[in-house]
Amino acid sequence: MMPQAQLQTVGASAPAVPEQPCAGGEACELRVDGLRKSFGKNRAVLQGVSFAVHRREAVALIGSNGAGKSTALRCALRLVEPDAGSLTLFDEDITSAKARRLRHIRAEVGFVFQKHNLVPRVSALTNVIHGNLGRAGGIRGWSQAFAPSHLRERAMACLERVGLADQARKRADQLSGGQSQRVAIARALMQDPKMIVADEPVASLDPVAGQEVMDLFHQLTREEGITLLFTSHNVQQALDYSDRVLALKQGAIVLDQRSANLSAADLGKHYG
Ligand SMILES: Nc1ncnc2c1ncn2[C@@H]1O[C@H](COP(=O)(O)OP(=O)(O)OP(=O)(O)O)[C@@H](O)[C@H]1O
Repeated sequence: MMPQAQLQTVGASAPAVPEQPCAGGEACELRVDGLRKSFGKNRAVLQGVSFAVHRREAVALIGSNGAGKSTALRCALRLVEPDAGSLTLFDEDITSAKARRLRHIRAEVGFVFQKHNLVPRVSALTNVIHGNLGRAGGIRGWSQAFAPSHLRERAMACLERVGLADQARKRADQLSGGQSQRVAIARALMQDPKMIVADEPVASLDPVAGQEVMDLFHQLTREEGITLLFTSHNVQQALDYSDRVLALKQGAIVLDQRSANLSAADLGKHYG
């Protein structure tokens, strides 16, 4: 279990984001207030979503299929533009930040998705080196085969951190699902992120590989102080690997509580 951060419990119904500073005096890495999003003429997917993720905290976002979890993550970081709401990332208001500034701030967020999105025909090492592109602003003057030696060394160090240094030269499409996801985490680490945002990172893995990946996240948050926001359909996993759980239902946050105060049965209700 993760060590529990000293946080204020917000209550089970219609929680509001606490006023600055974040609850318990903790600094916020991400603060989302009144987020709204609709796609075309469809029903509103997000209907005023508000939450905060505190520094060094691991937060799980749960909710049934179509509840809006992925949309909430994407809108919170403006990977998808929200229709309304205010957003603060690393103490900077990004609600209407210009693209270049937004990219700069967002470079400190590492993303890990269910589908790891590795480039299949190149090595694990090259895929990890690509993780630096966000910070470097693109491949300026070097091809992936001739990345500067300091980047290759850093990428090897990231692979070592996820236990895959011995697979560095293997092509990505020859790795197992669990290995691929760990390479995706190494790629995120290449950015030296303050926060990792992971959308169903273990949904396509078998239970053993899934636990290995979650254990790795746990290690990164506990030992390296990286903040984690992840989505999951596995309520036990959400409890075991988070300090706090948010539940989303029909585009609204219906629960925001410390994991220590919750049981799997409590969370199961949100899948009813
Ligand atoms: N780009 C898009 N265009 C149109 N509709 C979208 C788009 N992205 C998401 N939606 C719709 O928004 C709703 C919420 O989707 P979202 O993927 O955020 O839910 P989720 O909670 O992550 O679901 P799941 O657990 O199945 O991944 C769904 O009805 C989905 O069809």
